[in-house]
Amino acid sequence: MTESRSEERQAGPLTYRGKAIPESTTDQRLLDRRGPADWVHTDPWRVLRIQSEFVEGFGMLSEIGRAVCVFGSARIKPETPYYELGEAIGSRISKAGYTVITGGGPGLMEAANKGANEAGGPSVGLGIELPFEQSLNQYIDTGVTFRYFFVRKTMFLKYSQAFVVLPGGFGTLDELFEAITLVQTGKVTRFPVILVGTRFWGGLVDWIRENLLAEGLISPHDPDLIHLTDDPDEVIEIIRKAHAELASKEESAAVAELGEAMHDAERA
Ligand SMILES: C/C(=C\CNc1ncnc2c1ncn2[C@@H]1O[C@H](COP(=O)(O)O)[C@@H](O)[C@H]1O)CO
Repeated sequence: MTESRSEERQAGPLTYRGKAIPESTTDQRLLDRRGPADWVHTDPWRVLRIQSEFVEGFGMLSEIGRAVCVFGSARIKPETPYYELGEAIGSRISKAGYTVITGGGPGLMEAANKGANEAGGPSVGLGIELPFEQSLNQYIDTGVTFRYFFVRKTMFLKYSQAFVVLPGGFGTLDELFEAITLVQTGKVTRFPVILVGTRFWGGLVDWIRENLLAEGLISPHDPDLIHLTDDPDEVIEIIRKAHAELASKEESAAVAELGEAMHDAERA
């Protein structure tokens, strides 16, 4: 990143200003093994800070109810077609009864939070400490700023039931592929991954089929894990359908379990 050093930095619950702003971020100090030795020697203690970040996140998010994460570029400006699409998506998700969760930053994260906020629904931002000025966008009503990317990623996954991915760069691709990998490996079972923007994402989806699938690097049904649309209403349809199917599977499993328990009781 080439952004200049800022006048303010948020790190978890802390705000640093002016000369108090540390030279590096918490993530950098954890991950940079070539850093000064004193940081390396504090790693065992760092575990406690990581633990506290999980505790803070779990505490804050455990009551948000059904939620959908919206990911997308931090760089897209208001009053552009993708920003307006982000607002429409945030609004529809909110009207469908889901909390909107984003990365809390500018661009398409802000657009989705704005749509949710203006629709009167809960609008959550999970921000991240970055090496340049960054505050949660103004359309968030519940927000937390994390020090560690991996803790924040756990929160996105643990507290949402669908991922909606708008156009974006490396950050968005990272979030998209992490989600798909977790769905593919059965680590998360409950949610659809929906790409919004056929012109933007179409090439990637074709590439996945023509290369990953053709070379046998993914299973034949894996491309179906990704939905692709331009239509905010279809986004909601996909989410509703996936959740209805899941509810019916869970209901069948519960009925089967009850049947087995009754059978066992009769035999006893
Ligand atoms: C680059 C700028 C701001 C960066 N601010 C961010 N704030 C919160 N979350 C972010 C930020 N940048 C990336 N993310 C995460 O990655 C996704 C967007 O990354 P992309 O590379 O822009 O696609 C997003 O979903 C966030 O979770 C400009 O001011």
